[in-house]
Amino acid sequence: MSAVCEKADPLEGIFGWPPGSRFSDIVELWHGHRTPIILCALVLLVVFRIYVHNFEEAGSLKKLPKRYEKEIEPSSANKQPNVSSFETPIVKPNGPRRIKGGIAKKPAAQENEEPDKSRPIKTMVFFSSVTTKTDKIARQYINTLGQSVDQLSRETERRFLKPELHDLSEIDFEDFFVSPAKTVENAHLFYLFLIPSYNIDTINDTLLQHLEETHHDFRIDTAPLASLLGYSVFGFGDKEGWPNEADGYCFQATELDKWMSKLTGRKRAYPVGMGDMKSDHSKRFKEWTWGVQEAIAHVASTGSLGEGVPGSGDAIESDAEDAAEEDDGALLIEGDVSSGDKEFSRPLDDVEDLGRMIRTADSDGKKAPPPVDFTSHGSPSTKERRPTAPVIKEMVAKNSPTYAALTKQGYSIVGSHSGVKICRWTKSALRGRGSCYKYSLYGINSHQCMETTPSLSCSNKCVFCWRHGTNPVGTTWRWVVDPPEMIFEGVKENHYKKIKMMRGVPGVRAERYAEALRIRHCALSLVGEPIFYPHINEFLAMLHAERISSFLVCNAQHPDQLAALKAVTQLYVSIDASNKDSLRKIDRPLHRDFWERFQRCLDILREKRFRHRTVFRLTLVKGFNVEDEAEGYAQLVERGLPCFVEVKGVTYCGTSTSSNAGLSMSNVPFYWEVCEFVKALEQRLQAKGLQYGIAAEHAHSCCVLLASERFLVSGRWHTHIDYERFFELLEERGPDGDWTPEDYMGAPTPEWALWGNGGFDPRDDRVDRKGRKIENVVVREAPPPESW
Ligand SMILES: Cc1cc2nc3c(=O)[nH]c(=O)nc-3n(C[C@H](O)[C@H](O)[C@H](O)COP(=O)(O)O)c2cc1C
Ligand code: SF4
Repeated sequence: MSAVCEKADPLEGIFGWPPGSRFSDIVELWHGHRTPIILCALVLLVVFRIYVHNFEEAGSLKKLPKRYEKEIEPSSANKQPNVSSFETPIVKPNGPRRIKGGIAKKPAAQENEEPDKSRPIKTMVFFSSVTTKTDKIARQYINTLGQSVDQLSRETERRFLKPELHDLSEIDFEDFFVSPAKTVENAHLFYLFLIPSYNIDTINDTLLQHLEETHHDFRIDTAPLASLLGYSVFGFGDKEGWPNEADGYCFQATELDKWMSKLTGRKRAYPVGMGDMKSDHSKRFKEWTWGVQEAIAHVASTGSLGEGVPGSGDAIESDAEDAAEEDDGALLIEGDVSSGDKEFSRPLDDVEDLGRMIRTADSDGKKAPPPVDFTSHGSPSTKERRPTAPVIKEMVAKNSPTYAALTKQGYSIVGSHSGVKICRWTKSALRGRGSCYKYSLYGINSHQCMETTPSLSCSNKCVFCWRHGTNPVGTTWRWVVDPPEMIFEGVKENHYKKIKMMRGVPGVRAERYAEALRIRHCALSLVGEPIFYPHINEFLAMLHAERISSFLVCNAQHPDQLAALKAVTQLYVSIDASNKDSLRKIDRPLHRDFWERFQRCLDILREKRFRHRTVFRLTLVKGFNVEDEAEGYAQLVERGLPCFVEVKGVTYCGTSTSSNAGLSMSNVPFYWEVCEFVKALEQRLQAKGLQYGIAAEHAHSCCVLLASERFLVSGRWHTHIDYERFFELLEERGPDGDWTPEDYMGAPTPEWALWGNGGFDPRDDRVDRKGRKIENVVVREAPPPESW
């Protein structure tokens, strides 16, 4: 008998399976057909989802509570929104804002768009206030602003609407900062912010957080406010509690400025201003409002914020570019000029090259004096003796490669032979990142200094010159001479234009920017030889008439012009070597009697030492003019008896021209090497009974100042200049005036600038390329050999 017991399926009969069908059969069926079954189920699901979506689109999404929405305080519950305007309020559609998707992009094309001048302009002023001080200032300001835009309406073609005032604690940020606010008149908007800083939680934090989130929101363009005409921020703070920015002074204004710059695609119309509520706030605020008003006027008449502002910050902001420049003429680290524009990249080492490219230039009626021969050797070339009428050419004609090369390097060419360029230190000082050594040594504010030359041409081809590959050279002035008035007006105009381009650069301080709009100093040392220009004295007189001081650097090759030079605030002669051989190698002079010229210049300087503040400028190039030359330099000092000896390490420019001249980084001395040299020179001077001492330094520029003890008064160095006194003396006694440098000696050299203290501007912070603060470490002694 079969003992097989058939086990009944437990699911038999359940779920309506026919009796007799077994569970294992179904499992088998599933295993056999699971792929098509899953696919069918998925298709059904997708069809169902599409169906539901199409029929329910009109339904509203749920609005999530905003994190920054403030709880309405009982006192302000019934307050009306704080909008000072006669404009009809915009009726907002109900429901949440729909954010357009899309990849975030920069508003690059915007700048080229033709501004729509038919749209009116409206300024919106946003403020926050806890203890009501900013509130009061904002309310006063909105009235003044209203009057000034009314005036602008009359003066320009643009229509201005009455400005609006918004208390940040009473508005919905989404209406203003996710995209520009909407107005019934479709106005073009300008945003201004007045905010006090608080290190406690206030509406400022909410706003800043909102701006940051908007910027990072992947659904929104990174610059959703780019269609604003511009913006600017003014911060109020308290210097007593927060003495400087590093301690948090006005930190929220800076932060707000940063986010607004990102959201608007760099439409900073004016630098962020800051005022200490307990001291200078009204002065600073007034300066800022003037600047803002100018920016609004500019935008009204031109439709844009001007060169250098929206979206064009890269070149100016780049710290790499900053590093690519050095100060006034010594040497620069810079890209090879010859890279890129091949057509214009050929270096111009010779005046003959110029002859080939210069066009005739007497057509515009410029005065063309007979060529002046500066050299005592050689006779006019056969070409010049030809009976044909001489054609006076332009030194740097607009269509020449020299012009193209110089403008590419950032020069503005004025007329046909003058240039102006905003120097690295001017930019740095505008951003509170330190001034040049002339601030430490002589009290020159870099942001008020114009660097220019009335002659781009020079009679040397120094190995370390950062421009000799592109600037013209020659021993005689054989070009059209531009009138000094034209040069003076032209260089000022171009300098200011370049300063104004800094308006939109992050970190520019409103206070310094306002000061920079008044040139106080002129460094005639850019490139070329300023006393080569036949009307240099007239040009100097124009500077002085506007109370602009003059620091003139010449190359000790034009004794007659040096002798005829009238008063300058400080007169430099470059002393690039201590002996004839070394000078020939380093300066590569075009004059055959260069050494005699050089020595005559020293004698002239000696004669002038009781009229001018005379300075020897030594540029140390390792391997060329340092080793064993201290004694030679001491002899030159003995001959010229300058008031000061400025010693500076060369900076490598890395151009093909400098490497062709045999220069490399190994020629750049370390600061301690400069210091060793200066100490050796001081000893030699003292050994000769010359009374000089090491007075001051600016380690950042590798620069040390030796001064005659004429400037050591009661044991204290007085290297700074009393500029106002200099102008008074000039006005009283004329440019040939009978006065001595001691008559306009300034206050004692500040403690921080004295030798041994580094010379860093205590008002500013040094930063690296990424804007991080750098500690000021100075190495004045040779490190132990093992660390070399
Ligand atoms: C609690 C508190 C925190 C502050 N924090 C800062 C700060 O971090 N930085 C700063 O520059 N000022 C700070 N201040 C100063 C205010 O910004 C300054 O007094 C301002 O004028 C106040 O403007 P208001 O009256 O419009 O609120 C603070 C003031 C207070 C009372
Ligand atoms: S002297 Fe003037 S131009 Fe020269 S580096 Fe200093 S700030 Fe610039």
